[in-house]
Amino acid sequence: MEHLVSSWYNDGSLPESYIVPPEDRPGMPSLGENIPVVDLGAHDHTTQILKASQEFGMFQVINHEVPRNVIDEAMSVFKEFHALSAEDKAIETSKSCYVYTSTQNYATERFHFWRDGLFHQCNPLQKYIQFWPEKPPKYREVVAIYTAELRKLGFRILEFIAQGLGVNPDHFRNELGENETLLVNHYPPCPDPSLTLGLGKHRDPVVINILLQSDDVHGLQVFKDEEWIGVEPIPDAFVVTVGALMQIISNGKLKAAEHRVVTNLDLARTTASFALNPFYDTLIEPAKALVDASNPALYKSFSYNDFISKYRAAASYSTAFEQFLSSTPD
Ligand SMILES: O=C(O)CCC(=O)C(=O)O
Ligand SMILES: [Fe+2]
Repeated sequence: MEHLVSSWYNDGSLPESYIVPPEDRPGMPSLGENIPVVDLGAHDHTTQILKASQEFGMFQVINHEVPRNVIDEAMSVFKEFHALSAEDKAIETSKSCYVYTSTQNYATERFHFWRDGLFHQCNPLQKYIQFWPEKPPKYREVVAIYTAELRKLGFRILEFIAQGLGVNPDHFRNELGENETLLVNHYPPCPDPSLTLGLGKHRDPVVINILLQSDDVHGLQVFKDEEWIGVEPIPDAFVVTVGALMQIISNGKLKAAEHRVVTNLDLARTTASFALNPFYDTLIEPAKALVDASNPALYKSFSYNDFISKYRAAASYSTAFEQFLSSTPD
C-alpha cells in the first residue's frame, strides 16, 4: 500500500525504478489509424465485431444500451476512490478485493508501472459486495448497478461473437463468462511520460474485457502490424478487448489484442476494466464446433486455474501468454 503512485506522484520526482528500458519506451503512436467503432444498433454489428476481433483484437462499441447516468456515476465513484487518502484506501485486503500498484508482482518486477489498481470479484454479488470498498459511501450501490449492466452487455457481445464464429450462441454462458472481475485503474500525471508506462505491453488473461475510459484523456494503445495505434477516447463508448482465452476458444480465429498504456504529463486518467472470465476449474479449449480434420486444434486443453496462476507468476506480462502456451504439455 505504501507504494501507491497516487500518494507521492505530486512531489514531482520520477524514481529510477519507474523508468522503463529504452526498447519499451513510448515513441510516437502511428497517426491516422483508429480501432473500429461498432454501432450495436446497426444491422450488421455481428459481422463488424468479428472483423474487428480478427484484425485488431479490439473495438469500441456505441449504442450499447448501458444508461449514460449509470456510466457517469460509476466513473465518479471510481475517481473518488482513487482520490481518497492512502489510509482510506487501505481496505481490508482479501483475496477477492485488493488495492495495489504497478502489477501484482511489485516485489519482483524489474521496473514498475505508473498505475494504481483496485481489483475485485463481482459475481455473485451477494457473496462479494461485502469485500468492496466502503468509501466513497456510494461505491457499493453505484458499482453494483454498473457491473450488472456491464454483465448484460458482456453476454450480449459474447453471444454476437459466438454467432459470428458459428458456435452455439450460449457457448459462453455459465462457465466461461460467469466469473466477472472489475479492475479500476488510475494513472496520475507523470513528470516524464517519455520514460514511463502506465502498463506494459500485454494481452488480457480473460475471455473479453470491457473498458470504460475517462472522457478526453488518451493513454491506451494497441499493437497492430508492428505499430502502436492510439485508442481515441469516445464519449459514451466502451472499448472491447479480445482476451487470450478467447483466442484459444476460437482456435485462433480471433486475436487477443496486445496493448499498453502511456502516461500523461498534466492529466490523470481513470479507467475500469470489467472482465468476463471462466470459473477456476473450467476447462479452456478450442470450441468443438471449430475443430475438425482440416482445422486441427491449435491449443491444448487446460484449466483456467492453471492458466491464471502461471500468467500471474510470469516474469513479464508481455510474454506471459507465449510462456504459458509453450509450457502446456503435449
Ligand atoms: O487503462 C487502460 O486503458 C487499459 C487497462 C488495461 O489494459 C487492463 O486493465 O488490462
Ligand atoms: Fe489490458
